[in-house]
Amino acid sequence: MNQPVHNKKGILLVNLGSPKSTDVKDVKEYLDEFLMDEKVIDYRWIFRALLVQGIILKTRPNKSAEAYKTVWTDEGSPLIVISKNLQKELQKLVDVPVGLGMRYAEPSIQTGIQELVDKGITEITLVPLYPQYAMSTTETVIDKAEEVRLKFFPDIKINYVQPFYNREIYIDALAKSIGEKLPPDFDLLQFSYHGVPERHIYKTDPTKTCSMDNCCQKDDHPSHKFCYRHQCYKVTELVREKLGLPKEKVLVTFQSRLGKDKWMEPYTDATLEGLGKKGIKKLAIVCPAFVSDCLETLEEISVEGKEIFLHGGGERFDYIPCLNEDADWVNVVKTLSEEKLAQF
Ligand SMILES: C=CC1=C(C)c2cc3[nH]c(cc4nc(cc5[nH]c(cc1n2)c(C)c5CCC(=O)O)C(CCC(=O)O)=C4C)c(C)c3C=C
Ligand SMILES: [Fe+2]
Ligand SMILES: [Fe+2]
Repeated sequence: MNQPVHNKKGILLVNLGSPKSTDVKDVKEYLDEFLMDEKVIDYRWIFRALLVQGIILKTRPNKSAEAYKTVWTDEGSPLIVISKNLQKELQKLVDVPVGLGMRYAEPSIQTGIQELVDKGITEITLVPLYPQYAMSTTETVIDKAEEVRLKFFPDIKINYVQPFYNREIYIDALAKSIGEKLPPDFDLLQFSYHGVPERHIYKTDPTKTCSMDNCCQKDDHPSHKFCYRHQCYKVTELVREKLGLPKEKVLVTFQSRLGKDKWMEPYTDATLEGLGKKGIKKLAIVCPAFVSDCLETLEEISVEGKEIFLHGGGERFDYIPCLNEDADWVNVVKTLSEEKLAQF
C-alpha cells in the first residue's frame, strides 16, 4: 500500500529556552551558553569570553536565579511550559509530528530533531518562535539548526518559516488578543519590545542604509527585511490600525538591555518612570517580541515595570499577556507551518 506523501514531514517549533532549574549553577550554565553565542554578544571570541566569563557570570547568575524563582511554576519555566502546551495544541490540528527544541539549554534543537528523526521524519519545517527578525533571534536559530543538521543529520532537509511580523493572520490574532484584554478607559497602550544593541541593526542591514532615525518607521525602505527596529514599529502600527486606536494612544519602547553598549531607544524602564508625570495614569502594556510569557514579561514588566510606573505617579497598570496558547495563535503557527511543508 502507498504511504501518504507527507509521511516524512514534521514540524519543529523552536523557542529561546530557559535554565533547567532556578539553582544558581543551572542559571549560570544557561547564561554561559546564551551569552557566549556570537549572535547575541557579537564581540571577537576573546573579548566575549572576558566579558561573559570574567564579568557577567560572576554576579548575574545570582540575580537572575532570584528573578527566575519569582516566575517559576510547579511544572518548570513558564517559557518551556507554554512552548510545550503550544506544541500539544498544534499537534491536535496537524497530521504530521510536531517537535520542540530550544536555542539554548534543553530540550535542545538537536534533541528536537532527533525525536522527529526517530519517527522517520526527513523533511522538517522549523518555526523560529519570533515574530521579528534579529541576529539574536531568527538568525541564531537557523545557524544552530544548520550546524546540527550538517553534523548529525546530513540526510534530512529543513526549511525555515520566515519572520511573520507583517502577516495578516498574525496581526489579526495579536490585535484580537490585545483588544479583548484592553481596559476601556486606558490612557496609553505601550508596546515594549526586547531591545538589541544598535550595532546589531547596522550589522545585519545588507543595504547599509538604516540610520535608525529615518528609515525604521517609513513604510518602504530596502533595509526593512532585516531591520528588527522597523519590524517592531510595523507590528505596532498594524495592530494600532486594526484596533482603530489614535496614534497618540500608542507608544513603542525597548526593554531588557544588558551591558554598556548603546541599545535601541527609547528604553522601557526610563519611559515607565516618567509617564505618570506626563498625565498617563492608566497604562496598558504588551510585549510582542515574545510569543510566550517568560522572565522578561512576567518579572521585568509585570512586576518591576509596574512598580516603576506606580512609583512615578501612575495609578493603574495592566499587563497584557503574550499569545501563549491562544487558539488563534495556534492557528497562525499551523498556517505558517503548512505553507512551508507544502514547499518540500
Ligand atoms: C546581549 C544580550 C541579549 C540580547 C541581544 C538579547 C536579545 C533577545 N532576547 C530575546 C528573548 C528573550 N530573552 C530572554 C532572557 C534574556 N535575554 C538576555 C540577553 C539578551 N537578549 C539575558 C541575559 C536573558 C536571561 C535572563 C536575564 O538574566 O535577564 C528571554 C527569557 C528566557 C526565559 O527563560 O524566560 C527571552 C524570551 C529576544 C526576542 C531578543 C532580541 C530581539
Ligand atoms: Fe534576551
Ligand atoms: Fe531601520
